[in-house]
Amino acid sequence: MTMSASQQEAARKARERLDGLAKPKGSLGQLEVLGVQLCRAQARFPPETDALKVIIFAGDHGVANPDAEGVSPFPQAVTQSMVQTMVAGKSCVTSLARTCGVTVDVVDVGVKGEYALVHRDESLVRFYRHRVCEGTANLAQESAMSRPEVEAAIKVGRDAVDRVLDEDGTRIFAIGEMGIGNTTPASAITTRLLGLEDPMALVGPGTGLDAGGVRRKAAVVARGLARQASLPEDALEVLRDLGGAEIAAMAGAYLQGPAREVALVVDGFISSAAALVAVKMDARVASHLIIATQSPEPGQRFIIEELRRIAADVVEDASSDAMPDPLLDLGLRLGEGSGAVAALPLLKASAGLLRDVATLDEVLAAASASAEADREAQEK
Ligand SMILES: O=C(O)c1ccc[n+]([C@@H]2O[C@H](COP(=O)([O-])O)[C@@H](O)[C@H]2O)c1
Ligand SMILES: Cc1cc2nc[nH]c2cc1C
Repeated sequence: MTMSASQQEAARKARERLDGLAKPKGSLGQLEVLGVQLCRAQARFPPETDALKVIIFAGDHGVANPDAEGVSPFPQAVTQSMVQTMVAGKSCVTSLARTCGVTVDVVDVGVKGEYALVHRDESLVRFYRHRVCEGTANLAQESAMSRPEVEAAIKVGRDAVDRVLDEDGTRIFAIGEMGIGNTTPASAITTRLLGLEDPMALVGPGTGLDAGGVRRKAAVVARGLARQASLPEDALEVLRDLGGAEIAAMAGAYLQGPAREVALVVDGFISSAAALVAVKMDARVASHLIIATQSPEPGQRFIIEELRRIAADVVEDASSDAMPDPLLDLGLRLGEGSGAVAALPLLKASAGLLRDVATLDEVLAAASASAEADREAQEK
């Protein structure tokens, strides 16, 4: 499966323009690859960068229930407290969004329990309740979701992108998540979809487990995988059985890339696991993705390798132009879409370069005119 002709044309124009700018060829490094991917993702040259949105999907996980498996150092109720904090405009992601000129949609797609909300700035944050479940079931013991639940969660993600594009014309989306315990399903999905043998290779500390906690979490993932081994190796089935509502909604948001011609900025590890699901469901999605940040969570490297391999296939370009490297390597491991938001000014910067910079021909012509003028002045 390949990308569309209009994507190919936009990427070609961007590369041609970058190669002709007043600079040595390739001297803007990954900012050039980013500019090409932005045009390719939007199937537009120049790209549209006026409206920026972060959508944060929130959900809870049976594997993190208070009496369940001890996979996170934090209590499950933090998921709903952080949703409240985001809606109040007091979270890390809302601070970054305010600074970077990004508006925020928070979507409860599967949080457990009821909570009150206090909106402080509706021009910054909007909240949507589209619950498909009250937290998932414990993936170590049974399927996390039913087929109707996972399908409904994917639709929540798809609809969220549609709504924002149709209302605001936004073509750049940072996608993020909030869900205590969700590094466990993300690790399980990744291990299964990449066909890895041992979850220990990619399970990490998440919000801060110690070495013993990481081993316990890997054993929980292994139990889920053992239960899952008899099910078909189909990305949607893997997502249903081992995933979470917010992971499914993120996958749904990424799946809108090809139909809606939008750029989708992937945050950290959990977001990358959702991107892997989406790309396994529709390889063309890879030509719409920009990975914002390198997470210290060890599993993300495996995912990025696979996404890059698929992207090179889809864009039919074996060069490193097929997908930019993760834009930031700052040790970010918060989630909430925070890394994706922090990277958005770089997307604007790459678009500005495509728009504003003189061509090398103009600069060289001016240089030779000035040299000629000097010569004439000396001859007089
Ligand atoms: O994005 C990442 O790379 C990342 C890495 C570790 C933790 N997180 C966030 O922390 C929560 C999951 O961590 P845990 O330890 O509860 O599984 C969830 O709310 C994520 O947003 C996010
Ligand atoms: C406080 C807190 C904020 C978060 N944001 C994303 N995941 C999180 C996990 C915790 C624990």
